[in-house]
Amino acid sequence: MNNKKEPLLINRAKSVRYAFKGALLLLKTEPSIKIQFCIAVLVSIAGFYFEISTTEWMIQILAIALVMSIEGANTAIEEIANFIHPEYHIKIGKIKDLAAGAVFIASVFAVIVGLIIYLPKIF
Ligand SMILES: Nc1ncnc2c1ncn2[C@@H]1O[C@H](COP(=O)(O)OP(=O)(O)OP(=O)(O)O)[C@@H](O)[C@H]1O
Repeated sequence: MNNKKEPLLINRAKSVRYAFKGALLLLKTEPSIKIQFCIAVLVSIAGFYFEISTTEWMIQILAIALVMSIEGANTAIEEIANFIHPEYHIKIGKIKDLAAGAVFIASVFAVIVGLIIYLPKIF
């Protein structure tokens, strides 16, 4: 909870700690994030192997961050949906589909980025 009496720096440091805890929780408990993390490691190994440029590294890191952060938001939306309405409801289905759609869009474009970087280096 936001404590207004706390000094700003302490308050911000606590927020970073909670956010770090959330990121660790995602990595420890979410199968999708675990898979994405493994893909990120493999693609990073490929980056070193093919000696991709600084610009390619930046775009690759951005693509990885985009997919994993949207997956985190998707997980949070699923948690809220399950908490507020654990039973079947057409609206909950739509909310979850929309959140999953956001991950799908980011993933498709991340794959395109990967193809643009690596296809010319492989063939
Ligand atoms: N309570 C519900 N009411 C209606 N439809 C639901 C409900 N729960 C899930 N669904 C449908 O099932 C799909 C999968 O939902 P679920 O909560 O299992 O997510 P998931 O895809 O398994 O999660 P993850 O992305 O973490 O693998 C949703 O996109 C939605 O279409």
